[in-house]
Amino acid sequence: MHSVEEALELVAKHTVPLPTYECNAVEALGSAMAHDLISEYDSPAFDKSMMDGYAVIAEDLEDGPANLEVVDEIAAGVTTKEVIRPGTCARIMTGAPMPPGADSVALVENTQIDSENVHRVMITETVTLGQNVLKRGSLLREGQVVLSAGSLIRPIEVGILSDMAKGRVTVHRSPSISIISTGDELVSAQEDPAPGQIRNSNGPMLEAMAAEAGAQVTQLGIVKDKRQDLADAISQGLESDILILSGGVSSGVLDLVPSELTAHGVEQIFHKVCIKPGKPLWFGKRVSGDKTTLVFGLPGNPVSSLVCFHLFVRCALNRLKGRSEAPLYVPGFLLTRDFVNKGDRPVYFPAMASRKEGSGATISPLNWKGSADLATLAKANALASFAANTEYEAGQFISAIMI
Ligand SMILES: Nc1nc2c(c(=O)[nH]1)N[C@H]1C(S)=C(S)[C@@H](COP(=O)(O)OP(=O)(O)OC[C@H]3O[C@@H](n4cnc5c(N)ncnc54)[C@H](O)[C@@H]3O)O[C@H]1N2
Ligand code: MOO
Repeated sequence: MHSVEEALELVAKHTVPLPTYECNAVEALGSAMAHDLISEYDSPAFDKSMMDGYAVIAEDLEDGPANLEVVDEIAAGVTTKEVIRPGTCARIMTGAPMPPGADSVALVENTQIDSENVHRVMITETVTLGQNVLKRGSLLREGQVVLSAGSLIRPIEVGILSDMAKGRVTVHRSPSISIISTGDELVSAQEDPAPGQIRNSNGPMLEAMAAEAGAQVTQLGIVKDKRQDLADAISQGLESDILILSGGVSSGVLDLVPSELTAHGVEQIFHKVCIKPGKPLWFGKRVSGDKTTLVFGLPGNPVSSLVCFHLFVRCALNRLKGRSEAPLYVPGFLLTRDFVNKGDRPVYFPAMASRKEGSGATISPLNWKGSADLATLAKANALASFAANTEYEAGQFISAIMI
């Protein structure tokens, strides 16, 4: 049985980034940069006033307030050739290019127009050299890497791409995911279950997780534990980049999923991972012509499905999107109570992480009742990571995965 780290490595090894295309930056939200973005110019491209006021020569104000001649008025978006010489200044607006000769900006609040001559102004503050001026290239230099390949496109990056790349960007196509929920006991969320039946919570939950991760989702619904029904659904699901099935992957007689996948040409990469919850996880790959489909058979228990999605499906999604690896574990949570993991599998235990003023991040394992207990997860924002056969004491530091 593979460790979590080995299984993650195998998922990564078998996942190749999807083809790229160019689109508008806003459309690319949630995708990853396919290439570095190199600055084509200095930013700002000119020495720029950061305040409304007067562009001055700082030396003119060295000895305190001075009365200067106003020789120009410069608004944002225009340039001027009027040179500022000793004893003169220019009225300037925030964002406007500095006129030649001037080196600093005095705030308009600290000035007074001469009542007898509107072309003169009294500057009542002393100004230090360069005050309120953003120098050309002080934010970015031409040729500098602004955004690296693999980085996530958030609204911040959309702003930068609009400034530096005409709002266009090349990204990897977003992955498509099909979802099948297997099990004779399942009825849809809208139906009333008969005795022994349960509502399909995994299907919609996995659909929501996939959508949240930016995938194009096809919901293939509930499939009974019958070979033909499963075969039909699998054929359809294999058209996507990722096919997720939930249920039917452990060792029961009706656990048809692994054999039916193999019959469809899906090569098994691994079956079973040393993890709790999620041990029966199945992972494989089908290559047909130039189309590759990654297939995850997630364990039917809802929390097992959720944990496996967070760890393994997310890893595949990130790689398909060309995203550079985001660290999975967040270290440094102070455990608030003793915890014993008597089992022989590392456990990812639902927990509440918090940060109180004055203290660091703490983590409290919840009163979780096992793989079928999804309700307790509603109170969780993290999966606390505990090694197999290990006793932990309150006050120890542990890692967690944020969910
Ligand atoms: N002899 C063994 N039995 C089991 C093993 C094992 O190693 N040997 N592993 C156990 C573990 S761990 C898990 S997890 C489960 C997972 O089994 P399956 O993936 O085969 O899932 P099912 O048996 O189909 O279902 C398990 C459980 O989850 C409920 N379920 C299934 N689908 C859904 C859904 N779409 N929505 C909500 N709930 C669902 C199902 O009714 C069962 O209660 O196997 C153990 N057994
Ligand atoms: O791995 Mo199962 O998910 O322990 O319940």
